[in-house]
Amino acid sequence: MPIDTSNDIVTLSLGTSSVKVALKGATVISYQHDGRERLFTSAKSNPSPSDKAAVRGGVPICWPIFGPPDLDNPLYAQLKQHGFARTGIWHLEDHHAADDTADGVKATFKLEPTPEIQAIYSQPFLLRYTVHLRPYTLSLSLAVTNPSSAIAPLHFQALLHAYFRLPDGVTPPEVRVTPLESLAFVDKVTGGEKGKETERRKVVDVDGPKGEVDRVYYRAPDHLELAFPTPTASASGSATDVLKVHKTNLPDVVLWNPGPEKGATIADMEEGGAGRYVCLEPGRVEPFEVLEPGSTWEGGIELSFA
Ligand SMILES: O=P(O)(O)OC[C@H]1O[C@H](O)[C@H](O)[C@@H](O)[C@@H]1O
Repeated sequence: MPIDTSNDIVTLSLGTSSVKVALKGATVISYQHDGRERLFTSAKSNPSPSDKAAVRGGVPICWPIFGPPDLDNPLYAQLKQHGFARTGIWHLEDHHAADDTADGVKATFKLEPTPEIQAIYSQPFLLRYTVHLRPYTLSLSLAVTNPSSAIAPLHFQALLHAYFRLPDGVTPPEVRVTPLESLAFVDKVTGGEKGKETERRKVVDVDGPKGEVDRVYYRAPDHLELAFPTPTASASGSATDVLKVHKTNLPDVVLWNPGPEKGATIADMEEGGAGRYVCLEPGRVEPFEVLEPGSTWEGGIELSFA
């Protein structure tokens, strides 16, 4: 069966690849490719709608804000960090398995205001999220519509907060990210409030004070790569696995790993979990998107491996 829906999780399968999407947050919680799991999801987090917290891992969707809310803005003041899309219960709207394997299998999820959401956020909106599994790629695409019945533009940030699992035996400081050279960034670990700095490194590693990295890079190129030394390469120093992230209409990107010490303080993080992933999070962070009534905005990522 290319599509299975059970226990509030939608599974798309294609040959040896599969992807699992929890209805809570439309969070992609697993991507199996070439016999390996490519995403990290904490064993301590619960994808069931009965648990109200966001999934710790996979690809949570941050919308309509990224980071903590601006408490001075009444539109967002009641929201939690990263907004409500990652905890809202989405519906499977449509799914399709193409006759030709190359065209893959696709599912679209939908989120509209519920009384729970309306209690904290007054704007009308419609979100659609399409997950498309093809033999060599996984595409995730978020569409935001400001209904034509709306009386005001919709102002939002949007970000796909992907937790990429490292190959066994590889640690975050060994991961190399390119090409971020010359980009303006804010470093949230060393005091981002001081303003933007410029990345001078051709190849960026995922290491910082006590292993913590939390940076927002602005106007990043649309092709990004994470290179992991393969376990055999760690010894021989030769081979790498490369994850390619192609982003569309998501101009910025966040690089995050809390490091072992801070990671151990995250309540829903499995033991040692922070050492098993790197977050690379394409998004629209700054400025907010402004969407007129009757318009739709779309942004997404495509993952592939080399
Ligand atoms: O703990 P969460 O609300 O899921 O946020 C996890 C992380 O998300 C982003 O990467 C932010 O840049 C980090 O500052 C934040 O710690």
